[in-house]
Amino acid sequence: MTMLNATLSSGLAQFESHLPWTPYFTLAAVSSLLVGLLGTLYAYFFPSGNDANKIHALRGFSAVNAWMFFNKRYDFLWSNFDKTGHDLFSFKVLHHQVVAMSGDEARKIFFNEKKLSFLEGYRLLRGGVGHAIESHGSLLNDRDIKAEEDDSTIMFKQRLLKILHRDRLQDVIPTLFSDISRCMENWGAEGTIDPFKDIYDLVFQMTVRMASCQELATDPAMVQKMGDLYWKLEQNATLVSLLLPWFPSTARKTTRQASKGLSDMVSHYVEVRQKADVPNLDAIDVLIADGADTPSIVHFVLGTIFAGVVNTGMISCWVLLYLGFNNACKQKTIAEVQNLIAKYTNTSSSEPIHQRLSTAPISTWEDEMPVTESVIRETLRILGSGTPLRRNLADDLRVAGKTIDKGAFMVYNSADVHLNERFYPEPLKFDPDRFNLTGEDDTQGKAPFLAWGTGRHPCAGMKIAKLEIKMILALFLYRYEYTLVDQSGKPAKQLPQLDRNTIQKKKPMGEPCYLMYRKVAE
Ligand code: HEM
Repeated sequence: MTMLNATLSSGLAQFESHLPWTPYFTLAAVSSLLVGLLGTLYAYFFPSGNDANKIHALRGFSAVNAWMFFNKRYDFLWSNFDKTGHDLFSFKVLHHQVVAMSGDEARKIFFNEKKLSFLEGYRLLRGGVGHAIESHGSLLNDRDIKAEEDDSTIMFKQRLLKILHRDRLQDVIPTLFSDISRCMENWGAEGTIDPFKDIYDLVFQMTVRMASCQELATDPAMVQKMGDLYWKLEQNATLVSLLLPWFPSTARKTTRQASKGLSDMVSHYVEVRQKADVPNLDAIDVLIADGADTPSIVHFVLGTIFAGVVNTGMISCWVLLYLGFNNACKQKTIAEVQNLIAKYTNTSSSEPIHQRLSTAPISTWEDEMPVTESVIRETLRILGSGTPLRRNLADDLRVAGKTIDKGAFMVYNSADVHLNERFYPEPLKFDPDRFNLTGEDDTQGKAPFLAWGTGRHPCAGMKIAKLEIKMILALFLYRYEYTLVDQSGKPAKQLPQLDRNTIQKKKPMGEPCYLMYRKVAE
């Protein structure tokens, strides 16, 4: 997906960038503009030679290319791969060189090469502003950057592992189910929901529960306030605020206010937990016990929310949409949930289903839901046209016979695999059976699959994301009958089209689509 990706990194980036407005930044602003303008004119009047040994450089105004890259990323990349006929092409974002890559060799290098920086790559979303190599006149060498990247990401991932430890997840499952059930109760016995609002709210609640503390997660007004600030940040990640973060735009102001609001809110709850008489097993307490200071805990909580909400919410919404249009597949998924209930819960109990489901061991969710697993995988595959980013820190990186300059940014769009006939015949067809995960003829189970990342940076939250999606699906499919409807409540004629160019919420294009439901079980 544009995955962690835009979300975690732009999210974290926004928290890092409380930069004061000083003459230094005015100067930086003017010089960046000048460099950008000169670069644009140079590229336009003196296009590069495009000889066979060099990476093909796009012609035209670099500002237009940069604009397309941020606003129409999918179309921009694929139209240029088609137009140029090359596996690699380059363009400029401000004064940075960006290399778009496709093909098997490029993919393997992109995900596995040690000297590609993950964190530096995502700084492209801030126009490379920050401590990028050239912005300090090469003050930082590769080893410094690598060391910093390793320390911060290793620490973040270690903490995440601790929070997402199996035992802790098993304990938190009943509370997560209560959260889902409480949100669903607000919907009533029948009605219509906008999945891209209501399911996202649900995922937001669950993520806050996982990543913070009870005092926050059980206060609906605070969770709502936090959600409002979070979406403000997401929506204000505009081209100007990402590319020119020093520019005093309204988006920048809103971003800073929302970012400060979120940090203050989480800091407050960290303080509450630091003063608590009895520690508990909530994430904030686990981090306090681990010796983490307040800023690191705030960073962790918000980082986890940014990494988790958009992707998990998006997949939960789209799974419901795809199943809404594929009845046979929906029935198979419902049957799997019913089997699970019959096998692991007390069927003669009068307890509501969410409480009964809470008693199923975590291994059930992970290992005994192959149908749901392939539905999620297929949804991820079809939606998975995100663009992971990297920065090259190596002197002599060769890809497909060409040299990538040190300091160049690199982008690889996952559709190169996920929507590629060679790996997935009829790639736009929703067909979870293509992942015949247990069969002998499991060719597509072995095709490259990048939706959870691969190589050096696989998704550290995959297990919790899958668990949350399965829990939502299980409860929704068991409790409700539903159909997809349009704005006027009439059955939707076709599955909504995915807008592959959006970096954030991946809402459908065109007419909005709703779920009309009727409760059939408690
Ligand atoms: C459906 C939900 C999710 C999807 C599809 C997803 C996808 C991805 C992908 C594709 C990457 C690799 C990006 C790259 O190579 O540039 C990644 C990395 C990562 N994800 Fe997720 N993610 C999801 C949910 C989560 C959640 C819930 C968390 C945290 C609780 C999380 C934490 C991370 C982290 C920390 C990394 C970076 C790993 C590293 O630096 O090595 N993700 N994710």
